[in-house]
Amino acid sequence: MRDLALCARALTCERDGRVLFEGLEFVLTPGAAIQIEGANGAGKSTLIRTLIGTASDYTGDIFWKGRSLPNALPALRASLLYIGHNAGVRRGLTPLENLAWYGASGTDAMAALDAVGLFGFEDVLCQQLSAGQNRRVALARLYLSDSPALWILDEPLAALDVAGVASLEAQMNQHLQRGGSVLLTSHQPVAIAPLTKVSLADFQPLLDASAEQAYAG
Ligand SMILES: Nc1ncnc2c1ncn2[C@@H]1O[C@H](COP(=O)(O)OP(=O)(O)OP(=O)(O)O)[C@@H](O)[C@H]1O
Repeated sequence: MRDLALCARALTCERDGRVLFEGLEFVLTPGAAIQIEGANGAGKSTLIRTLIGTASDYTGDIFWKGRSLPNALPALRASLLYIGHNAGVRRGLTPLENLAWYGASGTDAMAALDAVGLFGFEDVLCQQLSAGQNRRVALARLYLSDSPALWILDEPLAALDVAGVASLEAQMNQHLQRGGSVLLTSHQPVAIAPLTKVSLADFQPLLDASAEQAYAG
Protein backbone atom coordinates (compact mmCIF):
# COMPACT_ATOMS: atom_id res chain seq x y z
CA MET A 1 0.00 0.00 0.00
CA ARG A 2 2.59 2.53 1.02
CA ASP A 3 4.41 2.11 -2.29
CA LEU A 4 1.46 3.57 -4.14
CA ALA A 5 0.05 6.18 -1.77
CA LEU A 6 -0.47 9.84 -2.53
CA CYS A 7 -0.20 11.72 0.75
CA ALA A 8 -0.58 15.29 1.88
CA ARG A 9 0.90 16.39 5.17
CA ALA A 10 0.39 19.79 6.79
CA LEU A 11 -0.51 21.21 3.40
CA THR A 12 -1.29 24.92 3.53
CA CYS A 13 -2.06 27.29 0.71
CA GLU A 14 -2.82 30.99 0.58
CA ARG A 15 -3.91 33.12 -2.35
CA ASP A 16 -4.02 36.92 -2.18
CA GLY A 17 -3.63 36.81 1.63
CA ARG A 18 -6.53 34.40 2.07
CA VAL A 19 -5.93 30.93 3.53
CA LEU A 20 -7.61 28.39 1.23
CA PHE A 21 -6.61 25.35 3.27
CA GLU A 22 -4.33 24.91 6.24
CA GLY A 23 -2.70 21.81 7.70
CA LEU A 24 -4.51 19.56 5.25
CA GLU A 25 -3.78 15.86 5.73
CA PHE A 26 -4.87 12.86 3.69
CA VAL A 27 -3.60 9.62 2.26
CA LEU A 28 -4.95 8.08 -0.93
CA THR A 29 -4.27 4.37 -1.24
CA PRO A 30 -4.66 1.93 -4.15
CA GLY A 31 -8.27 0.87 -4.61
CA ALA A 32 -9.59 3.94 -2.78
CA ALA A 33 -11.08 7.30 -3.67
CA ILE A 34 -11.10 10.75 -2.11
CA GLN A 35 -13.70 13.42 -2.86
CA ILE A 36 -12.55 16.98 -2.20
CA GLU A 37 -15.52 19.07 -1.12
CA GLY A 38 -15.91 22.80 -0.66
CA ALA A 39 -17.94 25.80 -1.77
CA ASN A 40 -17.17 27.78 -4.92
CA GLY A 41 -13.80 29.42 -4.39
CA ALA A 42 -12.87 27.17 -1.44
CA GLY A 43 -9.66 26.07 -3.14
CA LYS A 44 -10.47 22.66 -4.65
CA SER A 45 -8.91 23.35 -8.04
CA THR A 46 -5.96 25.03 -6.37
CA LEU A 47 -5.41 21.90 -4.29
CA ILE A 48 -5.54 19.74 -7.41
CA ARG A 49 -3.09 22.00 -9.24
CA THR A 50 -0.82 21.75 -6.21
CA LEU A 51 -1.01 17.95 -6.17
CA ILE A 52 -0.14 17.62 -9.86
CA GLY A 53 2.69 20.10 -9.59
CA THR A 54 1.32 22.99 -11.66
CA ALA A 55 1.07 25.24 -8.57
CA SER A 56 4.10 25.31 -6.32
CA ASP A 57 3.10 28.10 -3.91
CA TYR A 58 2.33 26.05 -0.78
CA THR A 59 3.82 24.89 2.50
CA GLY A 60 3.77 21.36 3.84
CA ASP A 61 4.54 18.16 1.99
CA ILE A 62 3.09 16.05 -0.78
CA PHE A 63 4.36 12.49 -1.09
CA TRP A 64 4.07 10.09 -3.99
CA LYS A 65 5.15 6.53 -3.21
CA GLY A 66 6.96 7.83 -0.16
CA ARG A 67 9.01 10.47 -2.01
CA SER A 68 8.19 14.13 -1.68
CA LEU A 69 7.37 16.57 -4.45
CA PRO A 70 8.79 18.23 -6.43
CA ASN A 71 11.43 15.47 -6.76
CA ALA A 72 8.76 12.82 -7.16
CA LEU A 73 6.80 14.77 -9.80
CA PRO A 74 8.08 12.84 -12.86
CA ALA A 75 7.16 9.55 -11.21
CA LEU A 76 3.76 10.87 -10.14
CA ARG A 77 3.00 12.18 -13.62
CA ALA A 78 3.99 8.86 -15.16
CA SER A 79 1.13 7.26 -13.21
CA LEU A 80 -1.33 10.16 -13.56
CA LEU A 81 -4.41 10.74 -15.65
CA TYR A 82 -5.56 14.30 -14.92
CA ILE A 83 -8.73 15.81 -16.32
CA GLY A 84 -9.25 19.42 -15.31
CA HIS A 85 -12.04 21.98 -15.56
CA ASN A 86 -11.19 22.77 -19.16
CA ALA A 87 -11.04 19.08 -19.98
CA GLY A 88 -8.13 19.40 -22.42
CA VAL A 89 -10.30 18.82 -25.48
CA ARG A 90 -8.93 20.30 -28.70
CA ARG A 91 -11.93 21.89 -30.34
CA GLY A 92 -10.38 21.87 -33.81
CA LEU A 93 -10.00 18.08 -33.72
CA THR A 94 -12.57 15.29 -33.78
CA PRO A 95 -13.13 13.02 -30.74
CA LEU A 96 -11.16 10.27 -32.48
CA GLU A 97 -8.28 12.66 -33.21
CA ASN A 98 -8.33 13.91 -29.61
CA LEU A 99 -7.85 10.39 -28.28
CA ALA A 100 -5.20 9.65 -30.92
CA TRP A 101 -3.38 12.74 -29.64
CA TYR A 102 -3.15 10.97 -26.27
CA GLY A 103 -1.70 7.90 -28.01
CA ALA A 104 -4.81 5.72 -28.25
CA SER A 105 -5.09 3.24 -31.10
CA GLY A 106 -8.09 3.59 -33.42
CA THR A 107 -9.78 0.47 -32.05
CA ASP A 108 -9.25 1.47 -28.43
CA ALA A 109 -10.44 5.02 -29.10
CA MET A 110 -13.58 3.83 -30.90
CA ALA A 111 -14.43 1.51 -27.99
CA ALA A 112 -13.89 4.33 -25.48
CA LEU A 113 -16.04 6.76 -27.48
CA ASP A 114 -18.74 4.13 -27.78
CA ALA A 115 -18.59 3.61 -24.00
CA VAL A 116 -19.20 7.32 -23.35
CA GLY A 117 -22.12 7.43 -25.79
CA LEU A 118 -20.37 9.16 -28.67
CA PHE A 119 -20.83 6.44 -31.27
CA GLY A 120 -21.60 8.27 -34.51
CA PHE A 121 -19.88 11.47 -33.35
CA GLU A 122 -16.29 10.23 -33.55
CA ASP A 123 -15.53 12.22 -36.73
CA VAL A 124 -17.40 15.44 -35.86
CA LEU A 125 -15.25 18.45 -34.94
CA CYS A 126 -15.44 18.98 -31.18
CA GLN A 127 -16.32 22.64 -31.70
CA GLN A 128 -19.62 21.39 -33.12
CA LEU A 129 -20.40 19.21 -30.10
CA SER A 130 -22.37 20.24 -27.00
CA ALA A 131 -20.78 21.00 -23.63
CA GLY A 132 -21.81 17.60 -22.29
CA GLN A 133 -20.51 15.82 -25.38
CA ASN A 134 -17.16 17.60 -25.08
CA ARG A 135 -17.04 16.52 -21.44
CA ARG A 136 -17.59 12.97 -22.65
CA VAL A 137 -14.71 13.31 -25.14
CA ALA A 138 -12.44 14.25 -22.24
CA LEU A 139 -13.75 11.46 -20.03
CA ALA A 140 -13.28 8.88 -22.79
CA ARG A 141 -9.63 8.82 -21.75
CA LEU A 142 -10.78 6.99 -18.60
CA TYR A 143 -12.13 4.19 -20.79
CA LEU A 144 -8.90 3.55 -22.74
CA SER A 145 -7.33 0.17 -22.10
CA ASP A 146 -3.95 1.34 -20.75
CA SER A 147 -5.26 3.89 -18.28
CA PRO A 148 -2.78 5.09 -15.61
CA ALA A 149 -3.25 4.09 -11.96
CA LEU A 150 -3.92 7.53 -10.44
CA TRP A 151 -6.92 9.50 -11.65
CA ILE A 152 -7.21 13.14 -10.54
CA LEU A 153 -10.43 14.62 -11.84
CA ASP A 154 -11.69 18.18 -11.36
CA GLU A 155 -15.49 18.21 -11.49
CA PRO A 156 -15.78 15.15 -13.76
CA LEU A 157 -19.56 14.96 -13.32
CA ALA A 158 -20.15 18.56 -14.44
CA ALA A 159 -22.34 18.84 -17.56
CA LEU A 160 -23.12 15.11 -17.62
CA ASP A 161 -26.69 13.82 -17.81
CA VAL A 162 -28.01 11.13 -15.47
CA ALA A 163 -26.89 8.24 -17.70
CA GLY A 164 -23.46 9.82 -18.13
CA VAL A 165 -23.02 10.14 -14.37
CA ALA A 166 -24.03 6.49 -13.84
CA SER A 167 -21.61 5.31 -16.53
CA LEU A 168 -18.73 7.32 -15.12
CA GLU A 169 -19.43 6.08 -11.59
CA ALA A 170 -19.38 2.49 -12.88
CA GLN A 171 -16.08 3.13 -14.66
CA MET A 172 -14.52 4.68 -11.54
CA ASN A 173 -15.73 1.75 -9.42
CA GLN A 174 -14.11 -0.68 -11.88
CA HIS A 175 -10.89 1.31 -11.69
CA LEU A 176 -10.94 1.10 -7.89
CA GLN A 177 -11.63 -2.65 -8.01
CA ARG A 178 -8.57 -3.05 -10.24
CA GLY A 179 -6.47 -1.31 -7.59
CA GLY A 180 -6.45 2.16 -9.12
CA SER A 181 -6.98 5.37 -7.16
CA VAL A 182 -9.26 8.35 -7.74
CA LEU A 183 -9.08 11.85 -6.28
CA LEU A 184 -11.88 14.06 -7.51
CA THR A 185 -13.81 17.22 -6.79
CA SER A 186 -17.57 17.26 -7.09
CA HIS A 187 -20.42 19.44 -5.89
CA GLN A 188 -22.75 16.46 -6.07
CA PRO A 189 -22.72 13.03 -4.42
CA VAL A 190 -20.59 10.41 -6.17
CA ALA A 191 -21.59 6.74 -5.90
CA ILE A 192 -18.15 5.14 -5.70
CA ALA A 193 -16.58 3.09 -2.94
CA PRO A 194 -14.51 3.10 -0.88
CA LEU A 195 -14.78 6.89 -0.75
CA THR A 196 -13.40 9.32 1.83
CA LYS A 197 -14.61 12.91 1.81
CA VAL A 198 -12.22 15.74 2.57
CA SER A 199 -13.89 19.09 3.11
CA LEU A 200 -11.77 22.19 2.59
CA ALA A 201 -14.19 24.13 4.76
CA ASP A 202 -13.98 21.84 7.73
CA PHE A 203 -11.60 18.99 7.04
CA GLN A 204 -10.78 16.34 9.58
CA PRO A 205 -7.22 15.02 9.54
CA LEU A 206 -7.16 11.45 8.23
CA LEU A 207 -3.76 10.58 9.56
CA ASP A 208 -3.43 7.19 11.13
CA ALA A 209 -0.65 4.68 11.58
CA SER A 210 -0.88 3.45 7.98
CA ALA A 211 -0.55 7.00 6.70
CA GLU A 212 2.60 7.49 8.73
CA GLN A 213 3.99 4.32 7.18
CA ALA A 214 3.13 5.63 3.72
CA TYR A 215 5.08 8.81 4.36
CA ALA A 216 8.03 6.74 5.42
CA GLY A 217 7.99 5.05 1.98
N1 LIG B 1 -3.12 32.21 -8.97
C1 LIG B 1 -4.03 32.79 -8.19
N2 LIG B 1 -3.87 34.07 -7.77
C2 LIG B 1 -4.79 34.66 -6.98
N3 LIG B 1 -5.91 34.05 -6.54
C3 LIG B 1 -6.10 32.78 -6.94
C4 LIG B 1 -5.20 32.09 -7.77
N4 LIG B 1 -5.66 30.84 -7.98
C5 LIG B 1 -6.83 30.76 -7.31
N5 LIG B 1 -7.09 31.92 -6.68
C6 LIG B 1 -8.25 32.21 -5.84
O1 LIG B 1 -8.34 31.16 -4.89
C7 LIG B 1 -9.71 30.85 -4.65
C8 LIG B 1 -9.92 29.37 -4.87
O2 LIG B 1 -9.97 29.10 -6.27
P1 LIG B 1 -10.23 27.62 -6.78
O3 LIG B 1 -10.37 27.69 -8.27
O4 LIG B 1 -9.21 26.72 -6.23
O5 LIG B 1 -11.65 27.28 -6.12
P2 LIG B 1 -12.62 26.04 -6.27
O6 LIG B 1 -12.88 25.50 -4.91
O7 LIG B 1 -12.08 25.08 -7.27
O8 LIG B 1 -13.94 26.73 -6.82
P3 LIG B 1 -15.13 26.25 -7.78
O9 LIG B 1 -15.96 25.27 -7.01
O10 LIG B 1 -15.87 27.53 -8.02
O11 LIG B 1 -14.51 25.70 -9.03
C9 LIG B 1 -10.53 31.76 -5.55
O12 LIG B 1 -11.00 32.83 -4.78
C10 LIG B 1 -9.55 32.20 -6.60
O13 LIG B 1 -9.85 33.49 -7.08
